[in-house]
Amino acid sequence: MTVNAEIHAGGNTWRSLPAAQQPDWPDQEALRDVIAELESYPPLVFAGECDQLRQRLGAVARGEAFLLQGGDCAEAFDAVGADQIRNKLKTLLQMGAVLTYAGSVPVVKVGRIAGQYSKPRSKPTETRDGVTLPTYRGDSVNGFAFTPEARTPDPQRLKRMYQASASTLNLVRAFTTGGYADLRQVHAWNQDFVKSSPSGQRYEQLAREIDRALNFMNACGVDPEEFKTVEFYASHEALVLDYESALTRVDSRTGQLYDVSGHMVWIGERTRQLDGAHIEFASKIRNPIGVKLGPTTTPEDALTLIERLDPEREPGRLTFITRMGADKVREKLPTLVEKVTASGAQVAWICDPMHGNTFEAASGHKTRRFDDVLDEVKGFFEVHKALGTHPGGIHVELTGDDVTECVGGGDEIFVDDLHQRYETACDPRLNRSQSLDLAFLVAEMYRDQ
Ligand SMILES: O=C[C@H](O)[C@H](O)COP(=O)(O)O
Ligand SMILES: C=C(OP(=O)(O)O)C(=O)O
Repeated sequence: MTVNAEIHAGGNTWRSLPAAQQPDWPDQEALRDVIAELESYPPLVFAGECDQLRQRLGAVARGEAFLLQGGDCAEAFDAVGADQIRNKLKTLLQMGAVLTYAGSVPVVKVGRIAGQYSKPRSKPTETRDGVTLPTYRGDSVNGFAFTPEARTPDPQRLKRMYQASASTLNLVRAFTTGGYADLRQVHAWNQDFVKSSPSGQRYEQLAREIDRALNFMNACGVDPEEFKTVEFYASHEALVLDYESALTRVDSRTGQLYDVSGHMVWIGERTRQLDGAHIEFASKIRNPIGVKLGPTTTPEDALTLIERLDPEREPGRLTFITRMGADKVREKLPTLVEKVTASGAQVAWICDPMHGNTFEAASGHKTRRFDDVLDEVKGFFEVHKALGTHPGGIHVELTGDDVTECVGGGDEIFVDDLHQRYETACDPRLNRSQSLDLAFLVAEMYRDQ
């Protein structure tokens, strides 16, 4: 990778276009200094890894694999600890094992991790007891505490985002390649609170079956290297464009631009304007790109996005992450899938059953019902079954911790429980046991498909 003027010619074309949801940085000179420093930092990922993920997502688009994308709504700087990272990874590994074994499908594992520090918000300000301050936009921008000091956007935080991403990615790489993710550890991933939950017990049964299969293979003299490590990728929303473009580099192998802040980046529902800066930025980089599609998306929008982001119609380049809401998915999704399929494009279709199903409980907590999450996934599978297309995966907000943020699930969380461990800085996440519940149910849907 090289840093040179060419990068900023190619990677900065977004600057002349309207960019939604950008922080109101009070000190532009400080921002420029930070950008210059970020531009000198080493890449967090290697362009070849992004290419490999694009190939894996190509298999998803062709109907040969399933994408599991999940992690925090918003990562936090003070949660970059071994336990939190391991718990999140453990959850994704357990879900991956369930989907691979019970769904009999190769699973591409991608975390919302090591870069998910920026949040688009519905309102620019928040008012409490007559005091109005800028809204919290993620740790990359401002602090969560409701004080003028914390809420003032500070560009120095972008450097902390880089450092937090680097530490997280380092540990994720160590866990996934250093023995922890070895398939012989399937039981070890279940050794804590989740073990006693209904989904934990179901998982234990599945882990025993995997063990038996491994012992059988071992007895036959087969001990594949592939079982000892896990291919795991990092993704986040490419929201704060000053950060993303400062981490965009020319790949010395190919001369093409890659955003080396993560393997895959996605553009959110609030920033996917066809003539906006985010789509322009994404069109210039070679990473696999996701775009969130909410219920107002028209088939024309989807086709224009394909034209802009995947003009070569390359399977794996573009992933549509649909987030319609359980009540709308059966009505809104079919036309989109139909028209896109008819155009000849081979995108990967992924279901985000979280963002269309948020509501405020009487206690004031933002929450989601597990049953709505499940119903949106069901609707997603029904639509693809009816059209003969491939339900390519799920995109979920989850944590490895025992939180009480979403209601329902086998180890049921009630509305009255929400206050007990409500720890998210933004949107409610599935806890570990709810995540496992979902994986088992999705595996069943996949098998039935
Ligand atoms: O995660 C998604 C968005 O950032 C979030 O839903 C916005 O939440 P808000 O409506 O509280 O701003
Ligand atoms: C903001 C998000 O989602 P959406 O863009 O779909 O609202 C998100 O996934 O964090």
